[in-house]
Amino acid sequence: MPKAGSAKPLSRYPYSYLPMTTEASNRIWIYDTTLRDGAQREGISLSIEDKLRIARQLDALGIPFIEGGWPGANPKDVQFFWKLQEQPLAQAEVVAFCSTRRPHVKAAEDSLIQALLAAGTRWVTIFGKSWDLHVTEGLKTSLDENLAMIADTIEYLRSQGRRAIYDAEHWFDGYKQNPDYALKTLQAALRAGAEWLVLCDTNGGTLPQEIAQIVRAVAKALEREAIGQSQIQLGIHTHNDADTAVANAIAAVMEGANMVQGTINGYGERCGNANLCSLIPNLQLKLGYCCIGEEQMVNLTQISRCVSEVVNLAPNDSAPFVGLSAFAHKGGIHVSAVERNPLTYEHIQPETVGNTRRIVISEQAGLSNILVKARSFGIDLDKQNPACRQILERLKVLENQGYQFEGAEASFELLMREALGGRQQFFTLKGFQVHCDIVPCKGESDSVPYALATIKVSVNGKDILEAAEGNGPVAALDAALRKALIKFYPVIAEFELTDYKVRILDGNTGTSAKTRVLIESSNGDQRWTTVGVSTNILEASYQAVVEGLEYGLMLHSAALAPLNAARLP
Ligand SMILES: CC(=O)SCCNC(=O)CCNC(=O)[C@H](O)C(C)(C)COP(=O)(O)OP(=O)(O)OC[C@H]1O[C@@H](n2cnc3c(N)ncnc32)[C@H](O)[C@@H]1OP(=O)(O)O
Ligand SMILES: CC(=O)C(=O)O
Repeated sequence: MPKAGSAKPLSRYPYSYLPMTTEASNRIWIYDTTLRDGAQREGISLSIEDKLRIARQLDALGIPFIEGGWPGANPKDVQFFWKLQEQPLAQAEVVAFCSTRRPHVKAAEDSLIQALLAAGTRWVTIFGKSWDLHVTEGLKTSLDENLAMIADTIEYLRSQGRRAIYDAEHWFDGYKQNPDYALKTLQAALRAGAEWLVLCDTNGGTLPQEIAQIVRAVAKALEREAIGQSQIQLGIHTHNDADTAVANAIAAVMEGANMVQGTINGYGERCGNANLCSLIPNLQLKLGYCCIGEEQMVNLTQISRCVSEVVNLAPNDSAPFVGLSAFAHKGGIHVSAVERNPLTYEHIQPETVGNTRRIVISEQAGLSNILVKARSFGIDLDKQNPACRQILERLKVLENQGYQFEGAEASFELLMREALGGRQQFFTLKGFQVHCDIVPCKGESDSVPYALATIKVSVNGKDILEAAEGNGPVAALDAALRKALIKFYPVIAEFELTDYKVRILDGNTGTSAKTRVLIESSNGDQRWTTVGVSTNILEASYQAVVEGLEYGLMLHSAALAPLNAARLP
């Protein structure tokens, strides 16, 4: 077992990462269980193709053990292992998972154990009961029979040429209730030939100091077993019910555990498992353990997002290390300091894990936010330019009225260009009307919404009047405006309204409440978001639709060519 971590030097973080050493004693074996425990999260259902895609991503990340599923539990998990036999992974060991044999059944005759063998993996993980309560209440068997189930299962799998990892389910709760019995279960697994004893906080309620204390006690208690054995290897498997899964896993590693089980993005049953996207960089960058190749760490953010795409769950923007907001700076004080030295408000360099720094625009902004945004829009602006403060003040006034530019950067860019005199006027609104009807469907309880919009705009001094229908007022208005403009700007045909979000801002004022509309548009290559606010939802939608079209036209024309504010009036 690696030495307990109390001797680790204090990290000089954030000034330098603790150097990662690749000595064997510093190696942490990462064991990913996204495809098994991760798939136990409510809302996740993976096809075989999904599982294969995730497995290949994990393989590319350099994860050494990938738990692929429980063969025999469902047909998909069986086929997944067979598919991988046809096209093996590049470096990872794929592991098949199963329980111990059932009570009073020979391991060789247990159908689940047979399915486990049929998966054809070199490594298998067996979970067994550590807590006496689970033996008597869950398995409804005797404490001795449970010890025999653990030992027989592992011995049988070893006899079939498999290498075994033993997951001690409910280890921490079991140890607290009956340490002597709990230790006997580990001894049974070890003597039967398990190469790793993984201590599981199955119910996820243990806190870090208890984890540390118990892992230390286990290591000491098993010292005697080590005589004649090369090394006893402990692992840790934590759940996040107390929101301490990552801290608990780190505590166990600091006490000498050298295998960490977890999942990408922390997916897992109930509140999830230890999040490998946090654990890996914490262990490697801050504590100097070696988990994956240094060159692979930069893929972490992309893999986190790819996995969330495959499992069809929105990525968690505030996820540490890999979330969209993990290095997003909003407060003016933060942005000003980060611009001078990123160490002031960043615990690691975002690029180390493949993430990026972002500067957010809002009423919490200062001049520094404006300057950084201007730079990202290709506008050369400096703090001395009076327009800079005017833009900031206008931003704060509009946000106070209900606008939100954080999620509508295209509208903010238009605002900035207008303040600098560089906003192109593509058309002028002369007026619009929208007429809505609800048409009952003959013989059916449903009715069909219908809307007709008429709009008058002026383009290059020429008035255009157009009308269009839609299944709602915003769709009709958008269609009428496009119809009026398309002769002048044919590129509009490529623009699409891809998302429409409405938020009532002061709900307690009833129907006179203000409405904020965010519209996402696309030209097939790029996406941009614009905002409108009004007490009239149509007016708010119109503002957002118009700015969406205007921004698209600006992208298309040369209007976005670098703008030098110094040369503007
Ligand atoms: C902590 C964990 O995450 S462990 C993994 C949990 N994951 C899953 O359960 C997902 C996959 N599970 C399944 O598909 C099914 O539950 C199966 C195929 C495993 C079993 O299905 P069934 O035979 O219908 O049993 P059921 O699910 O109702 O109950 C579980 C059985 O496993 C037994 N069992 C539980 N743990 C163990 C163990 N470590 N060793 C042996 N048997 C066990 C239970 O006592 C119960 O036995 P019983 O049917 O004789 O009462
Ligand atoms: C084995 C496992 O998944 C657990 O105990 O949580």
